[in-house]
Amino acid sequence: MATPVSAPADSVDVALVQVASPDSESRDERIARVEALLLANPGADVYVLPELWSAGYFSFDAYDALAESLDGPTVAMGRRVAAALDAWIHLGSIVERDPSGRLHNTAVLIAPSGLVAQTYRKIHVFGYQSLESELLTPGETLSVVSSPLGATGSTTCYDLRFPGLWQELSDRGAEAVVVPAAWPAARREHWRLLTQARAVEHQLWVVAVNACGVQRGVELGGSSRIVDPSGRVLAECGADEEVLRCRIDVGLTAVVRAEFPVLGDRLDRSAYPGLSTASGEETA
Ligand SMILES: NC(=O)CCC(=O)C(=O)O
Repeated sequence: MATPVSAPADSVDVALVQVASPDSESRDERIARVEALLLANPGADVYVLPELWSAGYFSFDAYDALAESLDGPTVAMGRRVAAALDAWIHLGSIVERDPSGRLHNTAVLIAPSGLVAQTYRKIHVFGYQSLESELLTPGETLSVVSSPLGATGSTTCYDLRFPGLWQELSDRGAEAVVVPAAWPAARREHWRLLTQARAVEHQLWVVAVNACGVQRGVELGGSSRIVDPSGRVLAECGADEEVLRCRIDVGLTAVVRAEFPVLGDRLDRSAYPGLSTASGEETA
């Protein structure tokens, strides 16, 4: 009889919940559909959803009407499901209306108790063929919290292009970064390149979940993925809706960093402005 192979103690079952936000579906219909989808896929430790999936990222004309507080219908669903599945739910992000009335693109991580463990307001709001930067107020703070993924940071979509933000998360001890996204198919290769680059640069897990399908004529890229701390892609979704499960060994971050200690060679930030220019002269 074969000896059963048990998963390592720090092995975590992650579910990439890649969903579409078709224009024909209302926000409330979508929340109900995604709730049923999550409940039909029990057993993972952590579930991750895309950016603004309930409102639909490209439904700019509906942001104001669909904006919600952290007590709103999307987060309420996430809290119910987290408790029902006894799992962590990274809810992707919502259009959040803050108490002063401003709107934000806010990522929300919910613990199995149903309590909100982390929020992150997207710092780099997107303005290329997008009204997000006109409609939403950028966030100003980062956070790293403890979750089954280890010390966990959250960034959202376009933030992938800004290594300084990732550097800050890495400096704060992040071992895994979750990236909900609504990244168009037109730039799918950038998505692939940047998710791997950020993992390699900071030797951490990247759990990146994109939207799929078509929204307001824009085709989303799917290809949600998990990249390990040495840049290997462990799992990647296709172009359509799917729940993809992948077991990851969160202890690998420490192993990779110990074996190839790049992060220890990083110079203090103050060292860089003083470096001489190519001509050997200091800039004014
Ligand atoms: N939702 C986004 O932030 C889209 C970002 C994107 O498409 C890109 O950086 O390219």
